[in-house]
This record gives sequence, C-alpha cells and structure tokens, in this order.
Amino acid sequence: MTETALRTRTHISSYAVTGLCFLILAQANLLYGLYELFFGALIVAVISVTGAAYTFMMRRQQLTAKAHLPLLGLIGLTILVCIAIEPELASIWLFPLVLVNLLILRIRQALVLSAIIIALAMVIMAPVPAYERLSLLTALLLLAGAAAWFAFRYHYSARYVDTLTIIDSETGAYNRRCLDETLAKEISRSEATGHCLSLALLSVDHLDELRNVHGDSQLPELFRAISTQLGAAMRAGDSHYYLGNGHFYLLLPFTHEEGLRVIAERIRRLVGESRWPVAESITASLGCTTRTEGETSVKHMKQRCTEALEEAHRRGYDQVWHLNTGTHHSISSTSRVSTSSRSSGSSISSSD
Ligand SMILES: Nc1nc2c(ncn2[C@@H]2O[C@H](COP(=O)(O)OP(=O)(O)OP(=O)(O)O)[C@@H](O)[C@H]2O)c(=O)[nH]1
Repeated sequence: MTETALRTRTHISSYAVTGLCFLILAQANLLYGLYELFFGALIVAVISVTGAAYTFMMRRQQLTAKAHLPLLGLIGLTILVCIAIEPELASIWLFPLVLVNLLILRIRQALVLSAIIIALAMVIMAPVPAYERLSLLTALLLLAGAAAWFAFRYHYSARYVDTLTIIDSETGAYNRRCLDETLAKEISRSEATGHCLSLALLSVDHLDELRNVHGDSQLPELFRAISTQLGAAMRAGDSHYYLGNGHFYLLLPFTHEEGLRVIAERIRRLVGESRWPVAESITASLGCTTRTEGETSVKHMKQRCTEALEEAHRRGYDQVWHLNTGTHHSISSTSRVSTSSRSSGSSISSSD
C-alpha cells in the first residue's frame, strides 16, 4: 500500500469515527432534552461526513486538498459554542477534537489549531472551578503530546514503507517494479514534451566465473559498490535500477542518442578501470536504446536494450551496443560504439 492510500484510509476512518461519536452524542443530548447541544453535535457529525466524502474525492490529489483545515476549524468553532452553552461538559467535546486534528492535519497545523481551541475553551470555561479547568488542561496537553508522538511515528513509518517498496535492499538502487512505473511515466512525458529519452541495460561480464571464484555470498558487496558508483557517475535526473544477477537499468531522461553514447561509454570505462571490492577488476557490457518518436511501449524499449546487450556479449563482452528501431519490433540499425579492447582505449567507431 502506498503512503497516499494509507493516508486516505486514515483520514476517512478518522472522519467516520468522529461523525459516529458525535451522532451518538447528539442522540444522548436529544434524550436529555438538551436541544442546542443536540444541534451542535449534529452539525459536527455532518461536517465529519463531509470531510470523509471530501477525502475520498481528493484521494488522487491529496497535496492540493486544502479544505481539511477549514473543516476542522469549523468543527472547533461549533464545539466552542457548545462549551459556551454547557461548560461542564467541555471534556466530552474537546478530547475527540484534539485526536481528530492530529490524525488528519500536519502535526504543526494540528497542534496550533488544537492550542487555539483549548485556549479559547479555557476562557469560555471561566465559571468552572479553577482546579477542574487545570485538570482538564493537563489531560488535554498529555493527550495532544501522546497523539503528536503517535502521528509523528506513523508519518515516519508510512514514508519508510513507501521507500522500502521502491528500493532494492541489496544494492540501494531502485528496484524492478519502480523501473516499470518510472519508465512508463518518462515515456509519457517524452511523448508529451518531445524531449529525448534513453535507456541502457548494464550487466557485469562473466558473472558465472565471478560466482565460482568468489561465491554467491560475496557478490552483493560488489553490486552495492557498482550501484553507488553508478549513482555518482550520472547526472541529477538520471536513475539506476537493479534487476538482480548483476544487471542494472540506467534511465536517462533528456538524453539523445549521441549523449547516450557518451555516458554509456563513460560508464563502461569506469567499471573497467575502477578497483572493486571482492573481485577487484571486472568489466561490464551495456545495451542501449533511445526512444523513437511515437513509441509508447515500456516493453519494447526494454526488449531493445536486452537485444543490444546480447549483441554486446556475442561480440566479446566489455562493449557498448546501441540499438535503434523505426518500428517497435525489428532492429533497423545497430551501431558499434566501442571496441572490445580496454587497453587500446575505446573510441566511437563506425556503424556496422
Ligand atoms: N543523461 C546523462 N547524459 C550525459 C551524462 N554525461 C554526459 N551526458 C550526455 O553526453 C553529452 C556530452 O556530455 P559531455 O561530453 O560531458 O559534454 P558536456 O557539454 O560537458 O555535457 P553537459 O554540459 O552535461 O551537457 C551531454 O550533452 C549529455 O547528453 C550524464 O551523466 N547523464
């Protein structure tokens, strides 16, 4: 579940429970013939139901949902009027208000709104004996403190859960699921704005030999180091994704074919010339492609990268291959970008 979905559920549940509590309170007030308080509780219940409906309507635009503060302010105002009518019953009204504020608003907003309402309530409750007001104030402050701590922990956990769902724990790179989502978004953005989009698939060469020599348990340390280096080598806005088995996708928005050749070659050289933990010296091959006009398929872009990588492997590893296509399925041009020899230095050579 995403943070947004979790937040929507919490908001709707909080409004619904508040609505239910105040409906019960309204009914109790009706039974005791306290008609003004009955209407007050009924108004709070109606505003709560409105809040739940509003949360549902705005579930996809939570960041622009600005009406929670006015709605809860209105609930606060109604409650203050009810306290003015019957100051002895203030605690029944104030406790749920503080809780619902902290469950729905940002922590700072909730604390400020609750503080204002509690301060006004204390003034309105002047006829009530001082020790009663003081004990109510203490209880409210304790509740607000505990609820704020809970809200802070909840917010932190929700963000942590969201991070876990997109990050590969072995390497710290984004994971496969995140790649598909982000690539689909970048393709739409590229289609809408006309900017270039490139994708590369990097694989560590001769992985089976590395596995035989160093053992499975050692390799994650190597992949983690590669992931860190990739993050540092690419510019802001680029991102890398780990698929497992020594394979990384590099997603390069705003990068045309020539730019892709430059960055892919730079990364191939970086891998070949760096000293790595576990294996010390390794090489990598990259299969690259650039989105063609009108192309909308995540699958086809990834497929071209895989085919380009297979070609790089066929040609002897430690290679960068670029594959572009006018149609989505067939390979219409294959460009050899680097020579296979690291010692001779790799330069962009002629197309095949
Ligand atoms: N996406 C991406 N493209 C890169 C990166 N580095 C180089 N490129 C591409 O390669 C082109 C040439 O890069 P460089 O040889 O570094 O030349 P540059 O003029 O310093 O590049 P920029 O000022 O970054 O545009 C750039 O215009 C980019 O298209 C990178 O880290 N990420």
